Amino acid sequence: MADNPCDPDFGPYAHNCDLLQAGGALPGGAPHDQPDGRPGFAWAVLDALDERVAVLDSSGMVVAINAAWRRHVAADGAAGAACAAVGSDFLVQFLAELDGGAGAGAQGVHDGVRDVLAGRRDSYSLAYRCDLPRPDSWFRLHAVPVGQGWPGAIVTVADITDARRNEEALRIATIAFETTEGMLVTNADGVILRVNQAFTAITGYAQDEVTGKTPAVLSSGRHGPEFYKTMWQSLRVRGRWDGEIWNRRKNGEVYPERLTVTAVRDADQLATHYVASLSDITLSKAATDEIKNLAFYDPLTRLPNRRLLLERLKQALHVLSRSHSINALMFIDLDNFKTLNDTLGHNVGDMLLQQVAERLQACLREGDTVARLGGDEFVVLIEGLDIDPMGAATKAEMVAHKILASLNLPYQLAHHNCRSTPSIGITLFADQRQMPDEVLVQADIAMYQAKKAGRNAMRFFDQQMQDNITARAQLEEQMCLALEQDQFRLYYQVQVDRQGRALGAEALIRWEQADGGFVSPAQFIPLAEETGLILPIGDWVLEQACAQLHAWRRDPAMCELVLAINVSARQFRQHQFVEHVRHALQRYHLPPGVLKLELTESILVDNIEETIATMKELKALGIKFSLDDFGTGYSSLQYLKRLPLDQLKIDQSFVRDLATDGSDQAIVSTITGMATSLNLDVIAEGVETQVQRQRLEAAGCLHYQGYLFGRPLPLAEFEQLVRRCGSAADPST
Ligand SMILES: Nc1nc2c(ncn2[C@@H]2O[C@@H]3COP(=O)(O)O[C@H]4[C@@H](O)[C@H](n5cnc6c(=O)[nH]c(N)nc65)O[C@@H]4COP(=O)(O)O[C@H]3[C@H]2O)c(=O)[nH]1
Repeated sequence: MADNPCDPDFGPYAHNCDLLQAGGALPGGAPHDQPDGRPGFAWAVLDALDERVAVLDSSGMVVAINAAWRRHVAADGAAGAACAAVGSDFLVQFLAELDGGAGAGAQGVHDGVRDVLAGRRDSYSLAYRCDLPRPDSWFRLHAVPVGQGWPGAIVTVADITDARRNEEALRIATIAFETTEGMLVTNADGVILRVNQAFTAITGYAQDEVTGKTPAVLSSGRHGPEFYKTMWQSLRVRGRWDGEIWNRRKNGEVYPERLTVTAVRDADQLATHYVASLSDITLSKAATDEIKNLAFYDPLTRLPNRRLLLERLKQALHVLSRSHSINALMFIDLDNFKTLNDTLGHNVGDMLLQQVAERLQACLREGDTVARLGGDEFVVLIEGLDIDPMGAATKAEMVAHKILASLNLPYQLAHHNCRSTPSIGITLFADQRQMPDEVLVQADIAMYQAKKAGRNAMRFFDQQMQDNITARAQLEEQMCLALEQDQFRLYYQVQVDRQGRALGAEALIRWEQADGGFVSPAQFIPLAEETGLILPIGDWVLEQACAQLHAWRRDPAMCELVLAINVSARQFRQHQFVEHVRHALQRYHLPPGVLKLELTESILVDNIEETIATMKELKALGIKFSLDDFGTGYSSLQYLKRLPLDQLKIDQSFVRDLATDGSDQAIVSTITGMATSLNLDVIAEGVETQVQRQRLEAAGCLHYQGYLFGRPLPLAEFEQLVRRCGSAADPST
């Protein structure tokens, strides 16, 4: 037996590879090749390996290396070449390679291989890191004795970088798999291969209870085949599906789950596995549902609120582009709700609203929307009524009648038997370019028309209504600006006695717009009353009038004039009105009797006790009162007697036809007679002709106002007029 592994008879080599023996060749170069110079068969096998193989003699000298090692040498230069050079000291050179490549465990390798060579151990193995040939490469060195009495060792070095990386990835994946999310892995057929502990915690199924089954074990039965079809379709096309799903736990409980399924694909893009991650969203879903409820539903009636209604309306308008059919929106307001709420309490009011909600729902079909906007306002949205406008209107009217009838029935509210009536405004809409708010406003406008028509009624919206509303809105906006930009003026219309001498004036407001145009008070005062703007406007008039009276105090021709201003109902009823007047009088040091307030009958009859109290307070401040437009209203002696009035003002409508209409003459005589009996002064307005004046005088009316004596004039012109005609209080005239 040869003691040198270089010997051609290097039989023990076969200990490591039978093929060597079969080939009969020895590693290491020419002596071991076949006679024709080709390498031996066994050596050819070693050369085919990716692993590096070296044969060492007992002293650690390299006897032979395979092709992989030769390639390594060629690629890695000096250190590799040296360590593997046949006849070199393997350990010395290999350790140099390890050091050069920043490898680790050099001493261990040295000792380990030495032990194998010395027969002190059967094998030695070490995985080491090295930055050659690439950074962070990993190798496994394995040394075994040649054996069977032969000295020396076979050293193999395998590149395990990939294997190590895979191991690492697997380790990470294993940790990642055990997250708080439930995980489930299936094969391409959807058969469950693996689940994690979180899955078990969520579903109640342990790994062995679901392995081999499909996720259908979790099916809640709440989703139809369409749902799963869409899921699979998404997985096939996008490789992913995520969404919410209802599943069933092992204990039978159905729960909502957030699920993400991802397809794992091979190089040919074929799905090999599916990985699902799932989380139980019972709690968060309950919270979101609650938020959704609060955001979109009215808590009292559980009906959709304004937000959801507008959303549905938007949707309905969108659908119109395809359907061409006509929809209806109804605005429903309860006529006497406020009174009921105030008298019977909010609990009873709430009960009424709940019962109204139920009745409305009962009047409608399933696809219709009944919403509560707040307070006693409900809205009904009916889609797809008809394609014919007449047909749609008829159907909407029928529904509205049904609602009217139903809401008119008595309500049992706790132990109260109550009645309530609705006013319903209906708008039909078929134009998808309209905005939801616009449609709602139209129905609201129509509802107001229903209220105006006496309540417990329904009205359809029409364009004329809309135009009026738009114009009024613009006017309101301009009025605010007018206040800011000081566009209001006071004009003065003289009031005279039978000699034509000035007794005083009526201050009449004028609105001079930026472009120089005038807007009539008859146009803007009613709107100002409705919107409340009459309050700042009225304050302005009061202030101006007092300032003017103050200025006249210093002018002998004007100092005795009495100035009348118009006071609107809203202004008169405001709490601080008396205070406002008091302060104005004090601010301008006005004596009693110079400021007269013109009130209309409608102010007086409404809540007469309060009116009398307010008038009395004002009277105590030295204010005079004239009852404007007298004769057009209630004119009852009964209340006239109780009011602290100073003057009745005969409405110009009676004056106008005095010359021709006998009955008007009779009315004027009656009024003057009444005034005398009540000890009141009487003045006629709208006097335009001498004939009118004469008839008035004949009927006992001795004070006049009208174009015959002077139109409403700006201050300077008015003062000139007074100076011309003289003041009634001036003894020189
Ligand atoms: N055809 C005719 N008309 C005559 C004649 N003499 C006076 N007039 C007009 O008759 C209206 C009399 O005022 P009013 O009945 O208080 O009716 C007033 C009053 O109700 C209201 N108004 C005017 N100024 C104020 C104000 O400062 N405050 C409030 N609250 N209302 C005001 O606006 C109404 C209309 O005011 P104006 O347009 O200024 O109209 C005034 C006046 O210009 C005449 O001989 N023939």
